[in-house]
Amino acid sequence: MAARQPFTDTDTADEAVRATCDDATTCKRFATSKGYWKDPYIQYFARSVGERKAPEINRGYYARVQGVNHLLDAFIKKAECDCQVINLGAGLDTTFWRLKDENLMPRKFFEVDFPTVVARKIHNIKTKPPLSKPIIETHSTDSLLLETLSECVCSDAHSLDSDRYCIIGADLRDVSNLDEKLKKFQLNPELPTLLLSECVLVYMTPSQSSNLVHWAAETFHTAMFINYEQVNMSDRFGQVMIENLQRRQCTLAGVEACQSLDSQKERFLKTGWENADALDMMTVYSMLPQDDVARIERLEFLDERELLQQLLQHYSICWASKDKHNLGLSQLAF
Ligand SMILES: C[S@@+](CC[C@H](N)C(=O)[O-])C[C@H]1O[C@@H](n2cnc3c(N)ncnc32)[C@H](O)[C@@H]1O
Repeated sequence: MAARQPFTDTDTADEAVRATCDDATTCKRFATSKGYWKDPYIQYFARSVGERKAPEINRGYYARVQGVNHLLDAFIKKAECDCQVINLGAGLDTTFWRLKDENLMPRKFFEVDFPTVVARKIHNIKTKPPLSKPIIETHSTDSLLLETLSECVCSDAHSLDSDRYCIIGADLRDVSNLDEKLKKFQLNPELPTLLLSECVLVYMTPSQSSNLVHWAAETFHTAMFINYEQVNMSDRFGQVMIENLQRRQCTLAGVEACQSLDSQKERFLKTGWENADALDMMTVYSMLPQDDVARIERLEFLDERELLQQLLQHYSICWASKDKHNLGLSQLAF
């Protein structure tokens, strides 16, 4: 029997936050349909390509995906796959399937999101063989003997657990509940651990996100935290971004930590992380492999380069590390 969740999942503010996972998925689906990058799995989470998105949005998602993947893959390679990944507020993200295809599978890949989002994702996984097959294949029992997902996973409505992939319904603002659930599913605090949050911390108050980041620093000896979200939010452009989301009842409760690259780093340095770096996405874009950037810039005509610059200057990647096992994590960069 599924355990009842200890909180209500119904208020309007949380509903608007949960809806943002569909925005991310439809934008990624559209950008991949145009050829910005390849993701053969996103189609199973967003059935149709949907409305056209502006070229600057597509380029923004390209920079986000390539930037985050660059750091994530570098961490997994440093740890020689002997590590775990925890994607916090994972939504309908497809990174687990990409890592499997690229032979970069960590020992275990965890995802956490609100229970209702997780329930949707589990339904998709169970009903779409291209999603369930890689989970069966990464199971340590001879996968040739296993034919169905139910033979190798423990699952209820709000969680699914197999040897290498685990998805958990939990509220990230309740850190002790999160810790309990992750440990129940064999989280190993001794393993080098990569924590990832993409457009997630901004929906929590600064004290809630600090608690989460502090829990991560206390729990793992060797870890890296990659956080992608808004930055430079006190200027006019930032204010318009806040107002646009507010119109959809979506409040950026954590915008105070998104004032500058320094405030992004501070959140980590104040909570037990040894190193923190942060770059705005325009800088990341200029540091990505330029032959591929030239390729994607030929995909669609961009009318207003200035708008792209403004948009990318309002998002950042911040990455923090602590490194008891001396993996050289502080050297990971662009
Ligand atoms: C903008 S979406 C991003 C999804 C995914 N990280 C990606 O980049 O595609 C934000 C996600 O964070 C989740 N989220 C936000 N606050 C959360 C919380 N307190 N507990 C659990 N999940 C949360 C939302 O449900 C949503 O799926």
